Amino acid sequence: MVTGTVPRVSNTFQVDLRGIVDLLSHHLYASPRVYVRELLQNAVDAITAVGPEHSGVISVVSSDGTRDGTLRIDDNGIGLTEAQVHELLATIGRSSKRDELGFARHEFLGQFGIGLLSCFLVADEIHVHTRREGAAPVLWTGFSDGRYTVRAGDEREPGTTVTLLPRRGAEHYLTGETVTELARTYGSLLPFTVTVDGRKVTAGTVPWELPTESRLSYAERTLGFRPFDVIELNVPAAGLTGAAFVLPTPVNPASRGGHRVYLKRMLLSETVEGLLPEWAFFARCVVDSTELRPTASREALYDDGMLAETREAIADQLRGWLVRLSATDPRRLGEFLSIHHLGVKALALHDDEMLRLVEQWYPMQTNMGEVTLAEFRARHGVLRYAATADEFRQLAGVAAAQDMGLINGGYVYDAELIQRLAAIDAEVRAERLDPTDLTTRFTTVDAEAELQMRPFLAAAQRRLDRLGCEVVVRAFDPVTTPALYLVSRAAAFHDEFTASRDQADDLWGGVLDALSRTVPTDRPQLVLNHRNPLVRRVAALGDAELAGLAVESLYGQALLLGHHPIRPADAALLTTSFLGLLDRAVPDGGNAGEETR
Ligand SMILES: Nc1ncnc2c1ncn2[C@@H]1O[C@H](COP(=O)(O)OP(=O)(O)OP(=O)(O)O)[C@@H](O)[C@H]1O
Repeated sequence: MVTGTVPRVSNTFQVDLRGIVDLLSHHLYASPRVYVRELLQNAVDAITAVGPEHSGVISVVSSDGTRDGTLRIDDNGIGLTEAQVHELLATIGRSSKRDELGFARHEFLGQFGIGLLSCFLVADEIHVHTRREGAAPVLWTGFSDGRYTVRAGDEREPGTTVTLLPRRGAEHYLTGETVTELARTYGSLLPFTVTVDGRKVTAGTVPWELPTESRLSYAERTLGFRPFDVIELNVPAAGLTGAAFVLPTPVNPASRGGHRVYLKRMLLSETVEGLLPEWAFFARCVVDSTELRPTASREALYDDGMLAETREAIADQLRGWLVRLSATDPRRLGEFLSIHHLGVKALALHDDEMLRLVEQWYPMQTNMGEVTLAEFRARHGVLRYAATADEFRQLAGVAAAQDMGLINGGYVYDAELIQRLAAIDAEVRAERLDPTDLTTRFTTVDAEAELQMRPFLAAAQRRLDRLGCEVVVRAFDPVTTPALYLVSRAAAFHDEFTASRDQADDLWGGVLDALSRTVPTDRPQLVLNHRNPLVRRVAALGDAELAGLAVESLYGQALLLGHHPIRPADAALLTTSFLGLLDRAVPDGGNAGEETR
C-alpha cells in the first residue's frame, strides 16, 4: 500500500530579523532607550564571567566623543573566541548565560539571548570587536537586514568593544547628553566603574548604605520628597537589600506609587508595582535583589512565588518598624499616625498587632476630647460609640452632660476597628449607642408633674403629628438644652422608606406599600427637657396658640442642633413658627410708635 509521496524532511525555522526588530521596538521594549541598558548588561556579565577578583572597567564613548556619529562601549571582560562569536552572536535566542538545562545562570543579568538585538532600534550596523585570553581577536559585523560577517580583528587586550553605527533618525540616542543620562539611570549602582566620555556615572555605593543625611538628600533628589523616616529592608531569601522611604505627607491610598527596583544592581524600573502590600502606600522603596526575576522586557517583576514571599517579608519589616517606634518614640509614632492613619487603620482591620497599635496610640474623636481607645477604656470601661458622624453630633453633648463617654465611630474604619477589637479580645466591651437608647437613660418626670402636663403634651403632639414626630417629656442634663430630636436606626430607615414611597410611581409604590408592613414604625422623638426652665414655662402657658408656636420652634431648633436633614415641611414650619413668635413678641404698630416717642 502506498502511504504518501512526499519525502519526510527536517527543517529549522527561518527568522526574519526585521520582524524581530519590529517586535522588540514596538511591543517588547517601551522605548529604544533600553539599548544602553542591554549594552551595559552584556559588559557587566562579561566582567563577571572573568571571576570575582577581576576589577571591571566599562567605558562608553558617545557620538560627541567619537565625532563620527558612532557610539562605542569597551569592557575588559571575558571576550569571545571566533567559535563563540559564530555560535552566540549569530543565533537569536542563544545565550552563554544559561546552564546545561537551559536555566538562567544565577550570576548573570542576561538570559534570553536577544538583548544585543535591541541595538538595532537605534543602529543599522553593530560591530563587535572581541578577544578571549589566549585566543585571536575577532571582528563580527551585524546588519539590521539580518546579514553578518566575521573576520580577524586588530590586536587588542582581552575584552570586547561594541560599536554602533546610527540608524537614520536615531542619532540623538547616541549623543553625550542622552547616553550619560541613560547610563546613570540604569547603571549608577553597578559594582564596577562605568564612564561616559571619561566621566564616571557610577555612584560607588548603594543609597541605603549612605549616612542618614545623604540618604535623605538622595530621596529628595530621586524620589522628590524628604522622607519622614527611612526603614532598612533586608530579605535574604530574595537576596534583597534596600530601604523604604516613608512619605512625609498623606497620600491617596488608591494612588499607585511605584518602587525603584534594581536587579543585581542594574535598574529594572522606577515604577515597579507589586513589591509592597496595598496597605503600605505610605512608603516608596528603593531595593536591589539578586533573586527576583524580571519579565522579558526587563521593565517589571515576574509575578511568582518569590515575589509574593518578598512582599510578605517587606510587609513584616514595615510592621516591625511601627511596633518599634511605639516602644521607643511614641511621639514620633503619633506624628506618623496623624499623617498616614488611613493606611494603618486599613491594615489594622486584618492585622491584630496593628490593631493593638491603633488602640494604644491613635487618638479618636470623642465627646471628651481626642483620646486613644486604650485611654477611653480605662476611663469609661465600655467602648461606647456612635456609628456615624451625624449620630455622634446628635448625641455627643447630651451624653457628655451625663458623664457618658462617646466615641465618634463615623471616621473611615473607626467603628469597624472598635467592633474588631471587641471581637478579638473578650475583655473589651463595645456598644453602639443608638440615639433612642439615650431616652431610656433620661429620668422620667414624676407622676404629678406629668399629669399636669398632659393637656399641653396632647396639644403639642397634635401640632407635630403631621411631621411624624412623637413628643415626650423627660428630665436630663444639660439643663440648658430645652429639647432633643432623636432618631433611632429603625426610625431613620422608616424615614428613608417613606421618602422613596412618596416619589415612587404606582407600580413601585404598591410594592413599597406591601413592604412597609414589615418596616418598624417607631417614630423620631422630640424629647422636651423638664429640667429646662423655658420648657416648664411653655408647658404652663394658658395660651394654647402660643404654646403650639413654642413647641414648633423647639422642634425646629432641635433639628438644627442635631444637624438633621430639613425637609420642605420642616423648613415651612421653622418659618411660620419663627414669624408667629416674632409677631407675638413685637407689639403692634400703633403701640410701637407711641413707645419710641
Ligand atoms: N560585551 C560582551 N562580551 C562578551 N560576550 C558578549 C558581549 N556581548 C554579548 N556577548 C555574548 O553574546 C550573547 C548574546 O548577547 P545578548 O545580549 O543578545 O543576550 P544575553 O545577554 O545572553 O541575554 P539577554 O537577552 O537577556 O540580554 C551573550 O550571551 C554573550 O555570550
